[in-house]
Amino acid sequence: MTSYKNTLQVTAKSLSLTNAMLVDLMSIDEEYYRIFDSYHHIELELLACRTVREIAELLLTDVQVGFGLSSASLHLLDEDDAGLGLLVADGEVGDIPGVYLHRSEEDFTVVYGCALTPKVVAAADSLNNDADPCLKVLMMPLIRRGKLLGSLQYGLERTGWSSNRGTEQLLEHLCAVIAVSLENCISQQYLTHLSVVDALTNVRNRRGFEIDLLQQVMRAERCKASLSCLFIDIDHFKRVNDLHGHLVGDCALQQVVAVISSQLTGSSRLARYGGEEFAVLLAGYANEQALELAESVRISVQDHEIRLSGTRPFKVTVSVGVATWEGGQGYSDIGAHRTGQWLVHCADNALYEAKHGGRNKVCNAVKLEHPLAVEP
Ligand SMILES: Nc1nc2c(ncn2[C@@H]2O[C@H](COP(=O)(O)OP(=O)(O)OP(=O)(O)O)[C@@H](O)[C@H]2O)c(=O)[nH]1
Repeated sequence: MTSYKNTLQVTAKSLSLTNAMLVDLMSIDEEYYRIFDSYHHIELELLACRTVREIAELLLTDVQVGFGLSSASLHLLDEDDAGLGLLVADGEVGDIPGVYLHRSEEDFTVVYGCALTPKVVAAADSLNNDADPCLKVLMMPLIRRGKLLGSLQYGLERTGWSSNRGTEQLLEHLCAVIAVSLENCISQQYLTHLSVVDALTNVRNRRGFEIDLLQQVMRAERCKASLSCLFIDIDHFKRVNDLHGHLVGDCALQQVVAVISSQLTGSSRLARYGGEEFAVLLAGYANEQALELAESVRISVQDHEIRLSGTRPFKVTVSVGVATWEGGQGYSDIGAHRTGQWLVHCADNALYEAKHGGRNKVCNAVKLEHPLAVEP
């Protein structure tokens, strides 16, 4: 009887141990699924990002806060003048807080050693050596088609990190998804850039101008602000080509763009409207200010000597047409497109006057009736 009782006691004890183990296993499982779910959620959000900035904000803010990480930084390899390099030059990437640009792959290989895999290192041995040296840093290399794109780094609390095969696999998967998303966004933004920028002068092209025009008209209408437009055309440019050749003509176009740009403030947008004709959108400029600016553009081009090797120095002049739209007249966004066309039409008419008035001149648009004002 006693031995039966003992057996029962042993069985009960072992059952309760098994039960405790099962409860432990279930909670580990639950924790694993909770982490897995968070990773899955991040991956879906990454795939929905449309710009490098969106990716950086997600990884450096949302993920850092969500996972309670002490710091976060994204290090991108910017080796060439295409792709990411072009976005950096455009100011679309370099100024994102927490994003660092590296010109050489060596910066990464020195830190990672021979194996480009996620790993935890002392902060001093990471790419952010300004981080608290007592902390550990999780380094995640971002590789796509064998090419290193950069590295994501998270500062870990002193005790808050334990690694196992499961988390390693999740991290490797996450790195791959980040790399794919980065590559997609860089290519997408690069293509968008190419579609709105003029290859010769590197200012907005006609398509870029149309996009800006619509946005600026809507903004002016919303803010009840002025919007002025300059149409600038180089005088007798055909003679430049005929005298010096097309290559010199191309360089002259680039120099005229540089001179015009030097007269503009940050918010003004210069575009090559076509051939040797340029347009400038001046947000917030009343007509008088726009006329003043047009005059300073005209004088600075007239005074600029174009110096190129193999040809004697020469000068060109420009004719400028100015038109202004006073926003806040109650037209809906639907009218914005027509308002934009009307503004361009007025500036172009003024330019025509300047050409016919002898060139190297600034002319103001005569008051034309806005199409929406004359319609019943
Ligand atoms: N080199 C070069 N020339 C260009 C480019 N785009 C347009 N042109 C030239 O610009 C010249 C424009 O000539 P026209 O339209 O007759 O005008 P213009 O000679 O400037 O005379 P006005 O505008 O009446 O003062 C043409 O010779 C075009 O070939 C370009 O990208 N590079």
